Amino acid sequence: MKKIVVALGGNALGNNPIEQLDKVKYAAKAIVDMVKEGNEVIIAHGNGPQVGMINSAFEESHLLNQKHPEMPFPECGAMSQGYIGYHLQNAIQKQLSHEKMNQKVATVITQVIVDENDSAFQNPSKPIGSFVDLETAKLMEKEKKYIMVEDANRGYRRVVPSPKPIGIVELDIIKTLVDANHLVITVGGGGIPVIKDDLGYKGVAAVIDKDFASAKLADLLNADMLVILTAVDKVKINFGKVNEKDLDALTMKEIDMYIEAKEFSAGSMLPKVQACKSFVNGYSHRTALIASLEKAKEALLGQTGTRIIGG
Ligand SMILES: Nc1ncnc2c1ncn2[C@@H]1O[C@H](COP(=O)(O)OP(=O)(O)O)[C@@H](O)[C@H]1O
Ligand SMILES: NC(=O)OP(=O)(O)O
Repeated sequence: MKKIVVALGGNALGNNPIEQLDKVKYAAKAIVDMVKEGNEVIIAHGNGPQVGMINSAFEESHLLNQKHPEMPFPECGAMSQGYIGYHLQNAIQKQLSHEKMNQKVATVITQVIVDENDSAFQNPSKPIGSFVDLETAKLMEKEKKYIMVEDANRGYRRVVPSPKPIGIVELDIIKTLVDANHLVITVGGGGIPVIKDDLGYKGVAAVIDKDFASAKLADLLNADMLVILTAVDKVKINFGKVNEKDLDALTMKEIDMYIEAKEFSAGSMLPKVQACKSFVNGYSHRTALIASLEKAKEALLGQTGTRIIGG
């Protein structure tokens, strides 16, 4: 039996509730297949498109009618955890019933501790919300004061601060549920970013990268495997160019070399590769895998995906 943290990409979950309801079925099937194989599975997910959508919906509604409240980022993150967690736990529960398995599944609204002095607060880098063209991006910069960047050849997106995860407030609860053989959905959207205050924690305006939060979770749970499921089958070099090449595996040295050569786009593939490296580096029993949500089963069988092995 392996302990596997599975991280589902926010972009791999579709752009709206209808698309997401469809995509979670693939995720549920992939997750339940892993459980059926006898693995202990802990589920994490992204929220980039979703947290951006929630935040701008409140912002636009407030602009139209000042009586409608603006919604702070930590609260938007919490809403995205609830909304995505609901879809996932509903789909996983159905798949478990279909397979006549009696495990239970629940979402833990999770706070993730960050450093209030993290330089990321001065350097927004996390793409969120939908993709727009250059003209719309310029308009959004002017009218909404957003910072917009080009995101992996897919268009322009708003970026917000993305501090690194340091700890998970609800870790003991997650461990208890996992030890009791329950399926747990946690660190959604990288977790709600919080810093310490007098009595506990308070939320801060940021979006943690779920790849880093999932690697932190996998490390703290001493998992055997971190599986990052996204929209591409494999990590590539020369991404988007005519000489694009799929990578079946990546060593620690190759990761450093390709990062130096800027092969992985910031805010998309770069954090995934860095998160995998941080999880496996120095641990011979740990493996990380980057693969597509649709081909998760084949990837676990070694037929596709990019494997990152430490040691
Ligand atoms: N070197 C690369 N290899 C493969 N995909 C890459 C690379 N660089 C950037 N990408 C892009 O990164 C995307 C995955 O990142 P992202 O969309 O942020 O994932 P998610 O939301 O699923 O976590 C891929 O779909 C692809 O468009
Ligand atoms: N929070 C986060 O990393 O979301 P994505 O996976 O959607 O980028």
